[in-house]
Amino acid sequence: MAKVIDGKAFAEGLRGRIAKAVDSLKSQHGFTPGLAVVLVGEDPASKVYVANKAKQTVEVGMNSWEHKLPAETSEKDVLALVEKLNNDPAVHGILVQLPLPKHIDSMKVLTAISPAKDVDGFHVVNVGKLSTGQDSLVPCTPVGSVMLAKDVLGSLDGLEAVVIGRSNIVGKPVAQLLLAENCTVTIAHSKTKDLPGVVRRADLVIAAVGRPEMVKGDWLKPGATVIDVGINRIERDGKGKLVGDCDYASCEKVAGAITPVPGGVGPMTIACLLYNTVKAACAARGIEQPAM
Ligand SMILES: Nc1nc2c(c(=O)[nH]1)N[C@@H](CN(C=O)c1ccc(C(=O)N[C@@H](CCC(=O)O)C(=O)O)cc1)CN2
Repeated sequence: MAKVIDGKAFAEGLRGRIAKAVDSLKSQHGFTPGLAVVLVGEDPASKVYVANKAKQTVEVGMNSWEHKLPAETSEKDVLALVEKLNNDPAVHGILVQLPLPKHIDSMKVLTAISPAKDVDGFHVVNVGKLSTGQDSLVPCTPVGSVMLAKDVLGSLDGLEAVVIGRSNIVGKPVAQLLLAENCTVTIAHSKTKDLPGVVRRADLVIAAVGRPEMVKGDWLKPGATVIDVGINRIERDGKGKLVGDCDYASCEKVAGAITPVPGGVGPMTIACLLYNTVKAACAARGIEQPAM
């Protein structure tokens, strides 16, 4: 049976270190990092994520601002709010919750966020810096996934890694991070031929395809480490259930270690967002980032 990678406990530990860093910024430098989150519309899952972000931001001692806008808010008004937050010196991090309503161009909004405050790491400037090996704000779910993989494996040097999914939010940035860790990286996707055969080569599998329970145990190399980024809500036996992109029951029999859903990568996303906010705040103030 695979070792279960406890993302909830890891994220809790990281938040504890972030809280200590925030304390030291307050006592030694006299300022408090602050995060502004923008939610447009009524998507129930997004509302929960935004509420959790605000709660955890306050818990680590940072300032938190929630901007909740109705679903029919125009793109122009969202851009105006982003501009206001860009110019507010108390705001060190800005996050616009995705998905946005269909009438709003997400790329336009994400590109309007100042790269220095882009704690999601989605701005093209930060994407470019990541892909050219420069220090940058790195997307939260990818960085959380790699932290969990390194925690269980130590060095990732020389490993065969297969990333399933090529999204801008997870697949592409996680592939860049694995490359920086000296993995040999394959990005697989819906047009990949013989996906099970490709996945079977991997020492490390990152599943970020958004298809419930797609990856089966017999696709895995025995002992492989599996990081399941999927969060899919399904109906089973008349009840709602949260499942990953991996079929946990069959994968845990073959993998060496595996993240559960829930309780794996998900909790790392918000912890890494808090980390990025401290990083952005220190850079804005021109001071060294405390250890976290
Ligand atoms: N601007 C962004 N929008 C979205 C992002 C993002 O990183 N930036 N990611 C997701 C949603 N997300 C954060 O925003 C997020 C998803 C899941 C979790 C989490 O803790 N999941 C739990 C289960 C929670 C549940 O019961 O629903 C887990 O996996 O254990 C946190 C944050 C899309 N939008």
